[in-house]
Amino acid sequence: MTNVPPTLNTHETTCTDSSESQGVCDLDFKLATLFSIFESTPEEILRKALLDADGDLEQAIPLILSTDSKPLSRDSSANDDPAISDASPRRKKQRLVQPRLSAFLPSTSASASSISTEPASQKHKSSTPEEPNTLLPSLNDRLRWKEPLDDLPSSSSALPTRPPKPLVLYNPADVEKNCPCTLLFNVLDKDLAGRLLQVMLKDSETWNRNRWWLFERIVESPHKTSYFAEEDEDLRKVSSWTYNGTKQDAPRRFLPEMKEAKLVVRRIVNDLRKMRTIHPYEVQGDWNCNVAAVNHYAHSKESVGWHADKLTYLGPRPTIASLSLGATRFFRIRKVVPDAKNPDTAGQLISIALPHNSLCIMWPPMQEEWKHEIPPQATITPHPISGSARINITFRVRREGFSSEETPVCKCGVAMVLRCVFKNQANYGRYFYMCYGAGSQEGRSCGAFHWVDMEEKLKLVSSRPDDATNDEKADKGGNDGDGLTASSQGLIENKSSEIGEHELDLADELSSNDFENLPIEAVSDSEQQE
Ligand SMILES: O=C(O)CCC(=O)C(=O)O
Ligand SMILES: [Fe+2]
Repeated sequence: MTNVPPTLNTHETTCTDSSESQGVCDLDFKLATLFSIFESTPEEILRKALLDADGDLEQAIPLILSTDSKPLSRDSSANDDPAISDASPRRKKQRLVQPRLSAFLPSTSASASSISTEPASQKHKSSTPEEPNTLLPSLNDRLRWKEPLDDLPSSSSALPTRPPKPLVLYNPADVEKNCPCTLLFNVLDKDLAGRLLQVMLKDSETWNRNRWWLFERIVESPHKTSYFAEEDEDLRKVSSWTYNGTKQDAPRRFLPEMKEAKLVVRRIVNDLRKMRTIHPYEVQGDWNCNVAAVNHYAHSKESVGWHADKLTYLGPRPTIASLSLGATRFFRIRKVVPDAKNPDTAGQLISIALPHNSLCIMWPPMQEEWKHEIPPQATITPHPISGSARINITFRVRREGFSSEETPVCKCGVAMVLRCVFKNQANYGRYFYMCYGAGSQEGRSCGAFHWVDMEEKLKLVSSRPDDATNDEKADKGGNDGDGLTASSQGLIENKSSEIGEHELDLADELSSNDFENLPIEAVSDSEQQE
């Protein structure tokens, strides 16, 4: 495939082939990537670093860090770093891949009271054996701790010296209070939970690690994953899904135990939805979780990096119900949209302990406004069946109107990715498709970009003839719309002339999605999910 250069601020959706525009586009794309990492660093600094690094993104990052870490860096003597061992594989990997970055890290002084400090109001009961200080910090956390500073008024006297204290939550009431999640314990019958864990452990022997492009090399996720679908139609649809622009492994059919679990999860979620306000962009009516992305973490060091689950095949405002089996792991989340009402919590890390047979329901707009990860841990308490392994099943709805046939393809020949703007007032809540090439195609992108009129799209989906296959059609009358891309239905507004105007929105959006951590951590643990 030829390298089609990207653009993020021209009045065209894609670049031409002229060498002049190639250079400009390439620079724009690299700048946008840097914006995604260093959101508040002035463009001149990013531009200069890129120039100094001869356009090499990887080289530019440490240069920027050395420039902007001084005013923004946190007190490295502060004792809120968790105990990270120098011998940890994660650190070793970071050194191997990004040796220059380590020079810019705050020193890591292990302290028992480090990450676990939480406000008195967040008192938790120690219902799980792992102490919070067993969490390892990610490099990005350290960098990201700049966020609260970035979001606050510019008067330097108003800048706090410390980020908000991380929260570690162990009980449903605290979870409900602090994030758009519901945590439930003992959701499946004990026997079913055990059987499900056993069959999934067996099945996971054949699952694979996701791979994607990062700076012209392929990197691999530090855990195994697979995709399951319930019915023939779901299987057919999911089989054409792409992952980072690459076709996924064939989906598997729900195992009998998964079907049993699905019924329980579906009922719980639907019952809770009755008490919630359902946004017009969400699945209306029955939430029928017909597909599941599954994960296997063999031991405490396996992980998944910061990401939000991609909206491309889930549609806007998805609800995802995440069932944990086996060893308890911490699920770490953080809001990426500044909360005007609670500026003190900007960038706050929240860790939620997910024990065996617990269900963590991520409600909308969690995927639009938050990120999540499973960080490596220093220790883990073995589970009687799985030892240090954990299985995670994320039940999702394969939604009508968002099949791969309906996902536009850009010049790279790759399915575009659906994203949402949430950091920019003017375009807040608007969805768009963009080229996903940077995560595939040897790290290159054509820069294609289209706004989506989501209201119009959903209206058209719901007014389709009644030949849909899942329960959503019962409530919405949706169908699959085979063979018609959203663009061919005129659902996508191509407002290329606005792209230049909103260049920063796009950079913000990049930062709000999976690109955010790639240049820094992906080799060791970042992940991109579809
Ligand atoms: O293992 C978990 O709990 C999270 C997995 C996850 O984020 C995902 O599959 O998208
Ligand atoms: Fe996820």
